[in-house]
Parts: sequence; C-alpha cells; structure tokens
Amino acid sequence: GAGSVANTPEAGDVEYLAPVTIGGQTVNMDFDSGSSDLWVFNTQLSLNTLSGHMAYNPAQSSTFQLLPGSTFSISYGDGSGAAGNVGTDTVNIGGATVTGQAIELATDVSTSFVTDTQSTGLIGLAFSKLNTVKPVQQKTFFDNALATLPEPVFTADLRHNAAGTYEFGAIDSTKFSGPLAWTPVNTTSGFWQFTSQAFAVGGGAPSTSVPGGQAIADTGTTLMLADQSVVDGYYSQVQGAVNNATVGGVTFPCSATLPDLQIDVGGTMATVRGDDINFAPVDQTGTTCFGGLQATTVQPQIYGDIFFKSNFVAFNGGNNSLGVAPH
Ligand SMILES: O=C(CNCCc1c[nH]c2ccccc12)Nc1scc(-c2ccccc2)c1C(=O)NCc1ccccc1
Repeated sequence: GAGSVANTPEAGDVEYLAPVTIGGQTVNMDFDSGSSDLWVFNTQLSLNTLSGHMAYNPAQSSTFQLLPGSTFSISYGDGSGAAGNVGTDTVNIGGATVTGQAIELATDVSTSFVTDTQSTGLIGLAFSKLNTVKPVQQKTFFDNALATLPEPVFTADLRHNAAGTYEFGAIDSTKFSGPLAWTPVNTTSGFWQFTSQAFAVGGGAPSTSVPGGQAIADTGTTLMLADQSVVDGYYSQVQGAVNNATVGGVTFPCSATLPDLQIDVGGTMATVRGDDINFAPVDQTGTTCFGGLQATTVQPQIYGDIFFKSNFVAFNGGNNSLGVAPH
C-alpha cells in the first residue's frame, strides 16, 4: 500500500529527516534521491560514535538476517562517507512496507555524520545501479516497493523551516498548485537526471546555453549547485554579491532583495523563490548571508533542497520521469 510520513528540516534546512521503521525500530533518516544506499547507525559502532544518536539494533529484530560476506562503502562529494556490513530486514515507511530490504550497517562513519546526531542514516532513493553493496548489489527501498505501490511513484514536499511530506505510491494534488510538468529522466547516470539548458533571473530574458545542460533532483544535497554561467548570471542581479573565498562561495548583504530564479526542467521553466536562495547568515551579526545557489564544476548540476523548497517533485519509477509543480 501507499505510505506517507512527515519530514522535518534540521536547523537551517541543512537536511530533512523522516521516520523509518526497521524491524520494528523507528529511527529518523535522511531521504536521499541523490544516492542509492540505505545505511544506518547501529549497535556495532562504538559508544563514542553512537553518542547522541538513535541506533538500529539488529539483535532486537526478529526479522533481521545477516547477508554473510556482504559489505558496503560509500563516499559523497563533500568527502563524507560510511562503510560496513549488510543484512536484510522489514522496512515500513508510513505504511509502505518492504520485506527483505538491504540494511547497510555502518561500522565506520565520517565525522560529519557522527556530529549530525539527529540523523540515524540515509535512505537512498536514486537508481539501484548506484548501490555500493558487494559482492551482490542491492536494491533501494523504492525499487523493492515499486511492484506493491498503488502507483509507481514517490513524492518530495520539502519546506523552509516547516514540516513537509514524503509519500510513496500516491501523488497528493493538494500539496501543489497547477498541473505537474513531467519530464523524461535519463537513468544512465543512476541519478534522477533531466535536461536543464536555460535560466532567467527575476522574470528577465532566458539564457539558453547552460554548458552540459543536465541536472539531477537531489533531496540529499542541501544547496543548489549549478553551472558557473547560471551563478554569475543570477548574482549579477544582486547588489553586493561577491565570491567570498573565505567562506567558500557567493555571499551578499542579508538585507539584499533576491530575485526569483527561473530554471529549465526538461523544457518547462520552474521557479526558485529568491527568499529560498538566501540560505543563511555567515556571521553572528547577520550582516552577510550565504547563497543557496552556488557553482559546481561537476556535471550534472545538482538541484538540492533549495530547489525543492519552491517545487513539489514527483519521482515516477514506472516510466522514469519527474513531475514538478510550484508549492
Ligand atoms: O551525494 C549526493 C546525495 N547524498 C548526499 C549525502 C550527504 C553527504 N554529506 C552529507 C551530510 C549530511 C547529510 C547528508 C549528506 N549527491 C551528489 S550527486 C553528485 C555529488 C557530488 C559529487 C562530486 C562533487 C560534489 C558533489 C553529490 C554530493 O556529494 N552531494 C553532497 C554534497 C554535500 C556538500 C557539498 C557538495 C555536495
């Protein structure tokens, strides 16, 4: 059946956590459409590492089974990562249930995850071809659930500093306005990847030549990481915007009025509200603010939580497409 859970932004909207029940144990996890491993803090980790975290205890689950000899190791673009061994258990997300889901039990986690005590791990929702389990690659929760969901979809409704929703198996049209604009997804990269070749600032004339012209929908990345041409074009319209090497990105006066950004999603222009591009102050005085739109040299571009705060997104695993609408 379908499943629906509330998600909650961590302070500063840096990540969005929602409850997942694994073998009868409910833990808060980071739903991540930009990776494909479900890994958890668990009782194999040292008490120091576990300090402050919830932990999954496989010994307490009557449905846990070890996958002997299976291991995982994942690293992310910010240098963080996790590694460990693997078992299976029953996973229930708001009513959507999968038995025999691969549960990756971290025995080693990087510092940024250790200090992030509200998160018990990540649940990967990109395509299973990116899963890192060896010797036998495992499927994501969504992949395993597809056949049993009323509709082969999951949706992300992320909000600034407010509760939102992750839903599996149904599209709740009360969560967005107007029709969903659907675009085909190129699954070759293993990401929810689509064409994004144009942008406009504050309703101005669109530019139509973004190098590479590809982007992914990534709930696991906090910011919107776009081509330099998009970043330059956008911040040229923001008084006082500078590339601030000290803090590692574009900053501007917190008093600045930020224009909306229109960005191409498979041929339809989606809007990212200017307010959502004012990410956070970089200093105690709240004078200088850090942009939610930053440059990346990696391809494809990464449309993270900043994009989702202005746009409801439906991920269709039946026909590999993305539906986007303002919310
Ligand atoms: O990995 C994911 C989604 N899971 C993130 C899990 C996670 C990683 N630290 C976390 C910390 C807290 C919670 C979740 C996570 N998305 C993708 S696709 C391509 C890249 C990439 C590849 C090369 C270079 C750059 C990006 C990333 C990436 O590294 N994003 C994270 C990030 C984070 C900071 C800055 C840039 C990119």
